[in-house]
Amino acid sequence: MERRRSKPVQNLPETIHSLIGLKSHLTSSWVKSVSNIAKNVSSSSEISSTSKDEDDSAFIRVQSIRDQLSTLTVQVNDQNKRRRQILNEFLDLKGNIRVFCRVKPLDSKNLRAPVASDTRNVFIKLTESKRKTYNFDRVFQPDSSQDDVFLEIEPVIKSVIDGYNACIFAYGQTGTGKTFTMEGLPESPGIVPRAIKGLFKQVEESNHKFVIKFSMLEIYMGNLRDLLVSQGTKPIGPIPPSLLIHTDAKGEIDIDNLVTHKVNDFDEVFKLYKLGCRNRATAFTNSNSASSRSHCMIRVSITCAGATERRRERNKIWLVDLGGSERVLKTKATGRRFDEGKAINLSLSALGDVINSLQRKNAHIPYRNSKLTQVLKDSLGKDSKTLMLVHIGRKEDDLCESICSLDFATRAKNVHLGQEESKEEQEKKEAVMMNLQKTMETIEKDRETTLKEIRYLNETLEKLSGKPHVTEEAEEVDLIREEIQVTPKLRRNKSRRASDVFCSFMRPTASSNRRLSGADFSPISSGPGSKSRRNSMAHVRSESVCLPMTKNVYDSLCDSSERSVSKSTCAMSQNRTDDAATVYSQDISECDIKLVVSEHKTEVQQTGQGSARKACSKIGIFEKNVNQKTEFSRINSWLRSQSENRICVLDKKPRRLNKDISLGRSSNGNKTLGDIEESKTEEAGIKHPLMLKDLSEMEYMCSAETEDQILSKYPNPSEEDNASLHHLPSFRYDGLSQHIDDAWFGVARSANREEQDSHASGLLLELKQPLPNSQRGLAFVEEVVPPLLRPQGIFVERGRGAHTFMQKLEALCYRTLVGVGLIDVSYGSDFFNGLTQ
Ligand SMILES: Nc1ncnc2c1ncn2[C@@H]1O[C@H](COP(=O)(O)OP(=O)(O)OP(=O)(O)O)[C@@H](O)[C@H]1O
Repeated sequence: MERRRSKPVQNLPETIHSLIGLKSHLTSSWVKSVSNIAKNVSSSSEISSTSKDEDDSAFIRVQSIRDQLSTLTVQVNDQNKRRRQILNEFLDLKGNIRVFCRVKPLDSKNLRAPVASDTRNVFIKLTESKRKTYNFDRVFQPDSSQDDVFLEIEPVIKSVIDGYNACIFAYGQTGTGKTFTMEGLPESPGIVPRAIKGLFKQVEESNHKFVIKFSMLEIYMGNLRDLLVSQGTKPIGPIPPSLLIHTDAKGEIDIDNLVTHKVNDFDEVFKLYKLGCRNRATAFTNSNSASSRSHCMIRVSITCAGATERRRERNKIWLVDLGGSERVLKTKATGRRFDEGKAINLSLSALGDVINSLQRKNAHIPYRNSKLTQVLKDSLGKDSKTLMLVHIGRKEDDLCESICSLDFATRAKNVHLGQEESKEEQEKKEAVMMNLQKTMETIEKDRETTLKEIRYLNETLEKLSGKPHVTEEAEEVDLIREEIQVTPKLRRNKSRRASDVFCSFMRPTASSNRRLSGADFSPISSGPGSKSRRNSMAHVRSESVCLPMTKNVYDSLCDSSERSVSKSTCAMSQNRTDDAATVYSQDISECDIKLVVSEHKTEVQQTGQGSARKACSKIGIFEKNVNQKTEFSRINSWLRSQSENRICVLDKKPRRLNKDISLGRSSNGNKTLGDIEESKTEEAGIKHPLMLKDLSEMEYMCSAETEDQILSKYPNPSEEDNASLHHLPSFRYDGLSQHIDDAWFGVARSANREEQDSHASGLLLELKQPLPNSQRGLAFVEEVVPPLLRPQGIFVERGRGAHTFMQKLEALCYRTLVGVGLIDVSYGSDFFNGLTQ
């Protein structure tokens, strides 16, 4: 349009000038040309003025839409504010801590039911003549649907969008339907899915931008566990027993290192929720075949910048499925079940105390009495909205538990009981609430219309100007979005999802995950992933390469000492420490056999301490002259193809090897795997024929100190460690690990020689399946473990006296075989062939 208008006008003087230059040749054609030009000029100025008008009107329209949008935004913000105020008034009248009761339907209609209810009361028939009545904000009778329940919850969800903290929890005896209410079934979803869907719906409808984040944890036996991180993927350094709770400067409660995922829609939350549920502790009890043995807590955090009508910029809602309260005497629980029940009851009692103190407006609220109340501190009472759903059964058998639960709930709404309102007062209050509700409905309708208008204007504006109307507030939210770093754990969890379907001993360890992801040799990762907890604990990790190998090659290696091979252990077991069967599908520690390719014996020796240093020096023998570079990437791919065939089983207790042995230089900050990797481009596969000198040196080193002497210098673990070590059922072989779990570096020195030997037993390699106990020592000797690292097997099978002799004999045999060229221990041997092909 611009070109059409300006071109003829620009050419006009030029054209006239040229025509004037031709005045000597004035002809009729000249006149014609001039008149044509004049015509052109007039028509182009017409076009120009029309398009200018069009432009101007479009500009004015855009401007007016923008003005309208600004006015509507102010209007909708005002409506939001009014809605928030009215909703808050409404909830205040209802009570910021409200207690509902849900009565579970009877399994069979023939059963006698001493429990009856109406919409506000629960009646308990104690004897033929004695009844007790409990009064609640609302009672959901046995035939109440999930919809009925959610209808009462919805205002709380709205107030969460308004910036209030909230907490909804399900309380009650085991098997009374807490999980049913919170989670529901696919055909009748419970509070959690509905609340989250509701939140996203509200967010969609809002004129503001929200950032929603999801976390899930459980409080099991007083410990906070992150449910979005399977324990198996956690760093296998010193795992903190419980996540730590802290209060920030604003008095808000946060949990250190709790995984928090930004979620964009319900599907994302659902996936995370399922993942969390898989990691939850449940068990068979007398009352419920899949009883929750912990408090399961979901936190949905909401951030919305620039929404002045909201109570606060960041707020959260906790959705809590409490562990089942039960009389441990009735459940006849023993051992772990008993402890779990005790822990649940203690924290529930602390929760009751806190709610009671809040209701009474006491000066001191005993938050610190349990982890549960510490976590919920800023979401209970006061400015927050709290909903407690007490669950009871109707069975006569459960009467005692039902009364306990009802008493607990009554205590939570103590103030209401203490200041019972008259009927008149109640009616007045209800009338006010009704009015408020009507006003709220009108405001919501107006708000909806305003929002529709805003949406329409935004679309028109986008069509006219090609870009949507961006408010300052939206820009602010975008900044927040950028600020929020989604932890890389989601990716890790996602990548693990397929494997999570396996039982835990079949699942890959952290190290094998890394191997599969091809990140084995990237100790310093760039990008957001590098900030994960795993990386932050690099100082306790072993940077190592595991070289699985056949018996002969391994022995050759050890004896030839031409390659750097060191060994370390760390432990991983399935957490099946329960005397009954708590299905706790989390690995708590890790066991690997590692053969660490490192470069300098001397540095390894420096890292060790005391006896460990001696052990290192022995291992260091093997590390001599390993400056030659190996094709690590080939090792890696070779490992991938091989590792599936090997399972390592730790026989009762792992031998304690100082972590520095395997850490090599990484823990000291000397040489790390990264250094090794740097050198990988250098020549690979150099042949290093075995030197008889080395063999004799090795023999000397091996015989200089007996295994007994070495073992005696390893620190003994605590009794607790011993106990936990006994629980290790099996260990898997991963081929590669970068972690060492300090907890698993213990070997008990029992007074009983036989026990000591078997306890000190090191690592037993099996193919596919664990060997029977009777064969373990044998397998230890025969399969893969070098002489230095397999003492107990020899002790068991051949007796201690024979050990040194056997070692010497083996060394001598190798020396002879190598001398006559029958054994090739160089890179040409089958193992290294596998790597360098
Ligand atoms: N209102 C209800 N309507 C229909 N079925 C119900 C209802 N409440 C509970 N159930 C059923 O009862 C069984 C036990 O319920 P649920 O597992 O929810 O109990 P719970 O209180 O969470 O137990 P626990 O504390 O041991 O985890 C489930 O099969 C559930 O479907």
